[in-house]
Amino acid sequence: MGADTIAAVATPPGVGGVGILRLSGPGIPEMAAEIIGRLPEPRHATFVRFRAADGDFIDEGIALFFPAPASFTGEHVLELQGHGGPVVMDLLLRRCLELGARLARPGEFSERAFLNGKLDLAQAEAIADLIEGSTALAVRLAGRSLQGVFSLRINALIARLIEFRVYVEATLDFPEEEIDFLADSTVLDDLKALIDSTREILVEAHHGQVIREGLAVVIAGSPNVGKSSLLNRLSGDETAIVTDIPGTTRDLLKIDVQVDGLPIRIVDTAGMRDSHDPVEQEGVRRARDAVHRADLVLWVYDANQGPDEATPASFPPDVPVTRIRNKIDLLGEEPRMTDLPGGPEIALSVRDDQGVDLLRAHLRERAGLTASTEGAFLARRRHVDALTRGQTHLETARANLVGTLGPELVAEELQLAQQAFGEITGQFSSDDLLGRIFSSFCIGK
Ligand SMILES: Nc1nc2c(c(=O)[nH]1)N(C=O)[C@@H](CNc1ccc(C(=O)N[C@@H](CCC(=O)O)C(=O)O)cc1)CN2
Ligand SMILES: Nc1nc2c(ncn2[C@@H]2O[C@H](COP(=O)(O)OP(=O)(O)OP(=O)(O)O)[C@@H](O)[C@H]2O)c(=O)[nH]1
Ligand SMILES: [Mg+2]
Repeated sequence: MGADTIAAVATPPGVGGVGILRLSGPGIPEMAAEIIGRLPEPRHATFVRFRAADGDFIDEGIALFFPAPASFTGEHVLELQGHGGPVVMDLLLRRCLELGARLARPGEFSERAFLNGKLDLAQAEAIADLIEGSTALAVRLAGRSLQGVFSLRINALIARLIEFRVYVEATLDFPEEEIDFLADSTVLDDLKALIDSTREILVEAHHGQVIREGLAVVIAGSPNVGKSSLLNRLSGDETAIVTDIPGTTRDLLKIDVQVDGLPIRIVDTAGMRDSHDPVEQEGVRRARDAVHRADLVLWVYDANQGPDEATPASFPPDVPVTRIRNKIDLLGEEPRMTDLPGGPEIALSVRDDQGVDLLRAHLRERAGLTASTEGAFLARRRHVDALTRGQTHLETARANLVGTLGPELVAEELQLAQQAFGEITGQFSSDDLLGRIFSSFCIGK
């Protein structure tokens, strides 16, 4: 890293008013001397001519030089801002390659910024999320992450964890004081507080992930209860086939909708029942599979028939279930939302569009959107996974602390927890992980 100078067109491909070619690396002063005739004054937009090897005019434009280390990447950065034609940009790029620059890999500018300590990993990811954000809310929260809101929370958590580890490790070094350590109730309190803080960040990170990726909502239930009708109602389109024949839907039907800026991926599934038809059996198998991957299951039942509690009881315990009491028009009931022991229930009529607004509000709430988004940040599944792993290690540490296993195992779990949290900001990261993250960025970023 750092030895070679990389180049890429930073503006999108195609025709535009202005196109920017960006370079980063130590070869910039020599390259600038060749193309522009001199190195522009640092951080001053300078009007210049870009010239070919034989002195021919390629384009005129603005040159911008950021000397190392005060640049985006921490290395020398030079921008050649020319006219945004694909051929012009290509000529400029070729000129740089001719002078020894190398074509940048996707995300390589950001990767260098990370490796030079200009950004941590979560911030670098936030840049990509800012660029690719599909809603105004996602972009706003990506901006918060870019400014370090999420990283600060993680770093504060790690700092507390380190403090706690120092204490635990000290008792390892002075085993004769072990008894005191275990008897010390503030140790347990400290660890519990740490676990609570992790849980809080985890909940917020999960909200951030939902805003980035959308809430995965799976509509499930017995045949003919109105699942496909509900999908059509939420999408405002006749996407799914609706008939009064039970067993109409067999494939999973996935559509993306937005509810007040919240992206939601809705999956309609085959009605769950025992069947001898192999096609229907496969449909039911896929429906169960989808339920396992859901952020929220809408368990639909026919108000006329009452709920069949056995099926939702067989769902994974960590998947939240909201019961939908559909077809209340047949009983003349009013739409309402109730909190039942098994989870919330919404009574509605898809056919008459009564109470569907209650469901929309409920979806927003599940995504954390009714809470103020003040202080919220965007996050990725990777972050949520790391927090969950760290949380598990802290829980195991606590179990060992309460048990009789002694501080060695506690210390080890704490170290693993720290490692998991550190993966978020890139304090601990493998080349493999970095490669995966940065290669998904666009070229020139
Ligand atoms: N023309 C242009 N616009 C752009 C970028 C760019 O590279 N070029 N960016 C590229 O993503 C973004 C801006 N990001 C940047 C981040 C840091 C620095 C920079 O020079 N940092 C120095 C100095 C900081 C300061 O003066 O406060 C540093 O961190 O030391 C520049 C751009 C969006 N707009
Ligand atoms: N009265 C009344 N009928 C409804 C309502 N919602 C759906 N239906 C009817 O119920 C029948 C079944 O609807 P679907 O949406 O196909 O039901 P499903 O749950 O997708 O059925 P499968 O795909 O077979 O599992 C259709 O005749 C719908 O018109 C409602 O709110 N009230
Ligand atoms: Mg259906």
